[in-house]
Amino acid sequence: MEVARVLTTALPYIQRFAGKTVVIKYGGNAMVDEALKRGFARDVTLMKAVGLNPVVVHGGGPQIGSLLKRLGKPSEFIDGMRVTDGETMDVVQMVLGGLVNKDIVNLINQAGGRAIGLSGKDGQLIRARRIKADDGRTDLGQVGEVASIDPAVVELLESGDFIPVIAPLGVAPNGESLNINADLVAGKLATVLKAEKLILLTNTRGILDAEQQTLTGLTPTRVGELIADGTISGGMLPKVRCALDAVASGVDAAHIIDGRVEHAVMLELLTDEGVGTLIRSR
Ligand SMILES: Nc1ncnc2c1ncn2[C@@H]1O[C@H](COP(=O)(O)OP(=O)(O)O)[C@@H](O)[C@H]1O
Ligand SMILES: CC(=O)N[C@@H](CCC(=O)OP(=O)(O)O)C(=O)O
Repeated sequence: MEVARVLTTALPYIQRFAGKTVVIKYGGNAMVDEALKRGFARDVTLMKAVGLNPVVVHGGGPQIGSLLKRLGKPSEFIDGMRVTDGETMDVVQMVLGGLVNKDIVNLINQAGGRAIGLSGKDGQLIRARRIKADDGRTDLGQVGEVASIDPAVVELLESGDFIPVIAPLGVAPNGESLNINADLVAGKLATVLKAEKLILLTNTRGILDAEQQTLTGLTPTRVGELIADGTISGGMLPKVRCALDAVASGVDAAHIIDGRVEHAVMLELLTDEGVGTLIRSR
């Protein structure tokens, strides 16, 4: 009975999203344990099996932090961005392009999907440029934003029925490697791929207000107010900024949801209630 009920509710959504691209940002904070990671991989595989085109962009901030710590190097963040000197950049590339990327690829493949891992460097997917902190002056080192995206390699993988798994690394015009916040990459990629949805998986129930209630149905104006009054801060800043950019550029909806909940992606996509915080352009 339970299966029948779930299928009846899910079917209209499966039909609605058939052939559509959904960009899922898998934050390092949502990669809590092996069981949850396997659940995430099963969800992504199932999405592909029922005809959607999932594209995974992953983070790995806590994983970078723990390797840096083992190497005796502290992590420093300004406005939610990691200050990245040359040594830190090496660790960022090892952890994002190596450990985390291959872990997710392996889990999806174990779940029966066909995943291919790549970074923004592969196929010149992400051209980047250096950015400064929000004050416009403070140097962050090898930290970038997306200058342009060439989606050819992702489209090739999608058409071959592979699931792309992307690490947020980019290259500057002078060939320098840049560390890009994964939320920013996911937002831009959703826009360029004309995705139906952008789903950001994190370690909170969504955007919370001062009473820890989950806020939803947010518009750009309301988000602006929440940033101005300090309700939204730290790691949530790049997340909402990229969500706003994406919905302003044609993505129908962005969702910030709790990756610590089992099958969070499926609950968001295939149920009437959805979960977490929904952001739309109006
Ligand atoms: N209004 C808010 N609602 C929820 N989380 C918030 C809010 N403002 C700041 N945050 C912080 O943002 C964090 C999520 O960002 P981050 O740690 O970068 O996650 P991820 O690794 O998933 O990108 C939350 O754990 C919380 O500490
Ligand atoms: C510039 C910058 O801050 N880059 C991030 C990239 C990883 C990331 O975004 O990971 P989460 O999504 O898990 O936070 C970092 O170095 O931590």
